[in-house]
Amino acid sequence: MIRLRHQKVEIVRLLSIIAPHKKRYLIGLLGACLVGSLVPLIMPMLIKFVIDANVSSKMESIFIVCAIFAIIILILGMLTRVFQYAFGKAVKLIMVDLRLKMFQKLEQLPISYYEQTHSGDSMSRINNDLGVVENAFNENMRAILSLVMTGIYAAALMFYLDWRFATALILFGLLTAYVNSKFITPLRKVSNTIQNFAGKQLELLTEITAGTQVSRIYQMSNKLNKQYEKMNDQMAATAVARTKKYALLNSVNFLMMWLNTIGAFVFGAVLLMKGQMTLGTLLSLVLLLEQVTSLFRNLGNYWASLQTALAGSYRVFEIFDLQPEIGAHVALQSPTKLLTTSNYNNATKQVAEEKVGNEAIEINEEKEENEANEVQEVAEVGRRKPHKMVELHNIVFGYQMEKPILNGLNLAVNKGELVALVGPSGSGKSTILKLLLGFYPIEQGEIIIAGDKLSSTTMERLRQQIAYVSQDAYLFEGTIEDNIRYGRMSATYDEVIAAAEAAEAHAFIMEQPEGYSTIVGERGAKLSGGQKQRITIARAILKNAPLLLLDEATSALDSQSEMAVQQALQKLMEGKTTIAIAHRLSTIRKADKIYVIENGKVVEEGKHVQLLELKGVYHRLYNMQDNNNRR
Ligand SMILES: Nc1ncnc2c1ncn2[C@@H]1O[C@H](COP(=O)(O)OP(=O)(O)OP(=O)(O)O)[C@@H](O)[C@H]1O
Repeated sequence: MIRLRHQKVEIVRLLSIIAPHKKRYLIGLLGACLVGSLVPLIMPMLIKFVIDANVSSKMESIFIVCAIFAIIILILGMLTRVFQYAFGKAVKLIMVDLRLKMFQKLEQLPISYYEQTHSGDSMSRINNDLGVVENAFNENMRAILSLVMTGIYAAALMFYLDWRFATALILFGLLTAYVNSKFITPLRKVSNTIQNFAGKQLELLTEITAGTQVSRIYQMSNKLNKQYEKMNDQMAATAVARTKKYALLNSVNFLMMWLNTIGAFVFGAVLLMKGQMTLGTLLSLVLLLEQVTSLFRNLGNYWASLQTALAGSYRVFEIFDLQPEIGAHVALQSPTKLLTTSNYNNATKQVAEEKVGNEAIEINEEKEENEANEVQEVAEVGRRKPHKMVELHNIVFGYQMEKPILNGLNLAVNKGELVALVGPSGSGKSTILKLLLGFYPIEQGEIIIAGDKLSSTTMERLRQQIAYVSQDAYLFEGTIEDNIRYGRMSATYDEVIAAAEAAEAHAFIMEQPEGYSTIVGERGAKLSGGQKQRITIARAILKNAPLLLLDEATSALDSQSEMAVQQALQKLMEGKTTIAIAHRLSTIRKADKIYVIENGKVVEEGKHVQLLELKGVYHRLYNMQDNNNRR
């Protein structure tokens, strides 16, 4: 029952996707099916007229019949071209829309989706499942409609030619349909299993290609090979099971078809001998027979593949239904749960209502402010603390409901300051940056950046204010110039070079075979770690955002590269507010303020010297590193 309701929803949604192209699609589909379903009827009718004319020695009418049929075939041939083109084009346009929608949706999904879903799964939905949906719009629909139309025309013609013959045949056809229906559910189940295996296989392939260096170093090839081999064998075994079922179904159908044909011949011969049927009618009926039995035999098959397509579309719609990233204003949901559309709509409505509320308050405030005297204005400015760049008030957050990571965290950063976050591994430092970037909604508390509450600002506005340099220097496929320009797409070539110079990257870029036009390879594979870091720093310099977030940008580098990157970072930080996570405490001695995070809370704060004097967590961490460095 639930599955049926699902299917109904999927069909309605598929139809809504067709809607913008429905005229072209329907004309193409109906026309192509109409023409296609008439073609198989030509031969039986031609044979009837020619043989009957021959038997009654009316040779001149044979030529007339042939001429009429030749004209009909010519017209059908031309119409086939027109309708098939219209239909094919409509399907492609629909798929272009659908693929674009999928791509845009993937771009809008929150970071939590990517952190919790295997990239192979998304790839499988884009490649396999969208392929299956395309098949539903294209082949499945056409095949089903053509089959039904041909079957109905053929049955009508048979009734016109001889009702007894037609009735016997329909009864036998129903028996064929019943036998075939017994195979549909098991075949559909096997097809779904194969589809899932294909997804899993893609996941493993993605792992192998992304983690190829690690797998070589740790000699994981054997293990991965075995894993892939096992998956491949399972998939092959399932595919063979499907072939076995198809083979049995085909052999049953083969026997039934011949039983049907022989029965029809015997029945027809009796009618012929009794003079109740002409030879032409008998031959025509036998040829029409295949069209009608084909309807009963194949409808189940096509229906099963349509259901596979619906299963594929379900997986596609699952992505469409995910809540897009709408900022930190939605109360924390367990990221493991997929949010339903209604939840999202409620959340969006809530945000809209809050916004309307906020706007109303702002208008009132504006009115009051106009009436207030200068002293009040000063007080208001003071209350908003404009000199603060970042404020985190009593933040409670956890990736899972039951496991809070930040527990009432408070933190403030003044404009132009360099603030460092330190603390033991897993204490929540990177999580703070993720929240500032709006990657996750908070459960409780308030984040304010440059005077804007995250709960009422847009992600676009928020991210315009922030440049982020992460541990993982990510470069996109393309040239070095492209990768720097992503910081500000409108930048001129000179500005790109200036940013690279400031990031200490210009010299090594000029040493590359094609300078700024050098292709960096997938994830920047053709560059060293330090070079990649400096390109991402150049990108951040080009962005020129007032707030800079650094996540251990130099942790993976040797000392020479680190020095170059440090110099680049100094230039990047000039005139900016910076929040930096650094495990090497020596690098943050100059920080205006250091926050020590432990168990999701600020446990100590102050300058380097003050914190050492406290002889607390910072002192312990510092001494541990100092000892390690001395060893
Ligand atoms: N996407 C995620 N889903 C679930 N838990 C997560 C996720 N990311 C981090 N965590 C958990 O949150 C906690 C804090 O992680 P976080 O990365 O913020 O720590 P950190 O202080 O930056 O650590 P490190 O110094 O080792 O980088 C850890 O227990 C970690 O396992």
